[in-house]
Amino acid sequence: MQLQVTNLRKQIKGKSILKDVSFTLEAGQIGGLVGANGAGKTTLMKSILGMISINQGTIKVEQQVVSVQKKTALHNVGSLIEYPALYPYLTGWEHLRLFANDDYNQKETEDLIAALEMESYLKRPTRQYSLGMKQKLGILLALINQPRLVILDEPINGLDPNGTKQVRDLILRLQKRGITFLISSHVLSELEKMIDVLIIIKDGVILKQTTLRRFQHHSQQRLRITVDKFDLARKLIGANEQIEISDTALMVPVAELQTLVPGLNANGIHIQTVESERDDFENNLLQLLK
Ligand SMILES: Nc1ncnc2c1ncn2[C@@H]1O[C@H](COP(=O)(O)OP(=O)(O)OP(=O)(O)O)[C@@H](O)[C@H]1O
Repeated sequence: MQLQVTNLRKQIKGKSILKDVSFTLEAGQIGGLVGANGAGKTTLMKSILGMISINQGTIKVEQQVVSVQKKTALHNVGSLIEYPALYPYLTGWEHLRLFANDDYNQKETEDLIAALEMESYLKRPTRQYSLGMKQKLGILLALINQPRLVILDEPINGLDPNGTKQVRDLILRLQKRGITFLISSHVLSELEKMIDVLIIIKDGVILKQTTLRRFQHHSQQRLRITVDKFDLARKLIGANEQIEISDTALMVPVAELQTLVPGLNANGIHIQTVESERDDFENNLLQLLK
């Protein structure tokens, strides 16, 4: 199912929390929502789910408007927002029965339980669950009614590496069936393995919506170069905004090398060391979110 958010504004107690937020996820896409603490991710997700009112803008699921008063379009939407609200004295199974619609599919549910390796503890009351077990049950509850759009706020919170992989594999498997996901996470290295579309939010503003591939492509690979006449090099390079000068080295995008090296040589400056700067997804995102 398609999710379309247009010019969404949300104020809480007079403070602008979401400022003109727009983005679209097409059916079968996994969107990663990334931003610092307090950026507005949960507020955005709650708005999409009609859990809180909005001041302006529209939210559409499969072309149908969603609001606090109008939730028909959310019929095929599953979600896990913040921590799963569980009843401590009910078992995992009892939760599943409570959340399942009349037409839920038993075979599908068994598959989900197996994918998350939850069989062993579903008979226990949730007060005995670890954080990771609660999280997995929350994810299962979000998926139990075979939603076509799933909104997950920090789904891998509290999961160990094995649990994280189980959740990732399950999400990727469901995506192949055309299910759309919007997932927020601070674990950027994990998000990178799942998403097609990256939505970066800072102080309630969408900084960027891009495909993951394009984001990675545009992130420039940089080299850390030291030279023998550093002060002279610094003076020469001064005005070139592409090159960052640290205390002892020049941080040079690969594309700049072709012009830089002859310039240095012409002034009698010699390169001493060249190292590749750590330049990964996480690093690039952190730069953007600064
Ligand atoms: N009910 C509320 N009352 C007052 N302020 C609120 C309320 N809900 C959210 N906020 C404020 O809105 C801003 C965005 O909060 P939100 O929970 O959406 O951020 P987030 O990106 O999900 O952060 P985190 O990564 O920490 O979960 C924060 O400044 C928060 O204090």
